[in-house]
Amino acid sequence: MSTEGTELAEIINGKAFSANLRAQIAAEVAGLPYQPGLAVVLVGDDPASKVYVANKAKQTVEVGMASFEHKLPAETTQEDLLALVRRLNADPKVHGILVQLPLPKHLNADEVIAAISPDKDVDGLTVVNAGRLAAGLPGLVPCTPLGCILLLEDRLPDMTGLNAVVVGRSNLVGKPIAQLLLQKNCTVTMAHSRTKDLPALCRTADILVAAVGQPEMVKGDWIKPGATVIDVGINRVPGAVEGKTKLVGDVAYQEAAAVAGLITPVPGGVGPMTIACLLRNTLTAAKRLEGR
Ligand SMILES: Nc1nc(=O)c2c([nH]1)NC[C@@H]1CN(c3ccc(C(=O)N[C@@H](CCC(=O)O)C(=O)O)cc3)C=[N+]21
Repeated sequence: MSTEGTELAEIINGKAFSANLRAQIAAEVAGLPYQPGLAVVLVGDDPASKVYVANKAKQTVEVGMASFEHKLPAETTQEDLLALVRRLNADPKVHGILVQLPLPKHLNADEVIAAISPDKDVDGLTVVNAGRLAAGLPGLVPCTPLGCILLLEDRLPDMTGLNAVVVGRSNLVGKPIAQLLLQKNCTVTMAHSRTKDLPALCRTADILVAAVGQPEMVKGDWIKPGATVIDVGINRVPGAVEGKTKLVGDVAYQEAAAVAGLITPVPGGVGPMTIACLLRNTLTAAKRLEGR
């Protein structure tokens, strides 16, 4: 069967959805008697990370929040980084703290994350927030999973009984997405690098979430006709033009779009939702910390 190029799936436009979400956040921020503040910590000078941090800062200011950027040299010590996190924990102008990952190899990311106050942990990465999510208690949910679930809720208002397969088991994406899908009454299966016959398992999915970080790994014939495909991957690969790069997801988009019912593109799908949800989490954290 040749499916190449015959796009049947409806595209889930994360760029438009996130713009809408940011407009709602801006409207709510405008009515607050205080200004929510987000601190972003970047260690070292990974060029890709720099771009994300710049985008985050720009969008933070656009919704009326204060942006505090802390760019530290690559050789920053663990002690200095921990001291900064503790200062941010104590700073009343800062409601959200994000430490950009990955950190340089000589730093212990687990220890840095553990130092972030759970009430300011807008990435939802602390053990406290992971535990709250697993227990179904209110907390701060990691931004990318939150973005995925908002897109899904919009298109599939009732997910009860649907088979959801999550490919990837990271603490940042795979595990929290599985928790959120479970809360939506999906039957959730977590797949990973050791899963047997991954293509066959994926074909059982009404909702397929790809969060593995492998460019175009999920093929068209892994997808159940009409399924909803959420592509979390953001992989920079060599482009058609020599020396240029392009972004691709974890899903072979053209093949997948010929089979799926709904699909998120890369770019313009989950990526923009991640930043919008970071701002949403900052607003959530600020309201809880300020008591309104
Ligand atoms: N503590 C921590 N939390 C993070 O959430 C985190 C992180 N560290 N480290 C780096 C990754 C990466 N990340 C992205 C967010 C948005 C886009 C995004 O908006 N992408 C656009 C395209 C951007 C482009 O064209 O380069 C899109 O998919 O349409 C991409 C990547 C958050 N991360």
